Parts: sequence; structure tokens; C-alpha cells
Amino acid sequence: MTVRLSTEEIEEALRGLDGWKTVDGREAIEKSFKFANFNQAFAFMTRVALKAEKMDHHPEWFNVYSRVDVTLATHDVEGLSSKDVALATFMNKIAS
Ligand SMILES: C[C@H](O)[C@H](O)[C@H]1CNC2=NC(N)=NC(=O)C2=N1
Repeated sequence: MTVRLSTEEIEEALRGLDGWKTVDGREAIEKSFKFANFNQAFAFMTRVALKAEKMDHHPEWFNVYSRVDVTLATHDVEGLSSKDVALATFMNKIAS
């Protein structure tokens, strides 16, 4: 059962998620990742895609060349959940 995070829990989670911020007017978090080139950007997306499938939790994202803009939210709870925090943590880890 996926549980929706409270405002306080979201703020606490963001303190540990470098570069992530809330989206104005929506219960979601976003970050723009910049890579050296398209290959590195797409390699990042490929790894995230495999992780997302394993988690059954998928990002909303946009890629242009070396940039990947990511937005995370949990549709099932119409807000944010621990799955968003886990996927954001994974993204930061592999992008560093
Ligand atoms: C039925 C439901 O859509 C699925 O369980 C998964 C698929 N991937 C998902 N991804 C995201 N971001 N939010 C969800 O609620 C979600 N639900």
C-alpha cells in the first residue's frame, strides 16, 4: 500500500535530495540533470528505466541532448510517496 507523504515528510526528504525541488502548484518534485553528452544522458535514462520497471514506479521526463529534466510524483496517491524519494535518491547516486 503506497502512502502519501505529508508536507513535513516531503520537506524532510528534500533536505537529503541534492538539486531536487517541489513543483509549483503540484505535489511533485523535479530536477534537471546535465551530462557531458547525449550518450551519457541516455545511459542514465536507461539505468533509471530498468530501476523504474523493477520498482513499478516511473518518472515523467524530458530529454534534449545532454539534459534530462525529471519530475516525480505518485499517481496512485495523487501526491508524493516514498517511491519518489527512493527513485530520486537512485538518480542522484548514479548521476554523481
Ligand atoms: C497501476 C499503477 O499505474 C502502477 O502500479 C504504477 C505504475 N507506475 C507508476 N509511476 C508513478 N510515477 N506513479 C504511480 O502511481 C505508478 N503506478
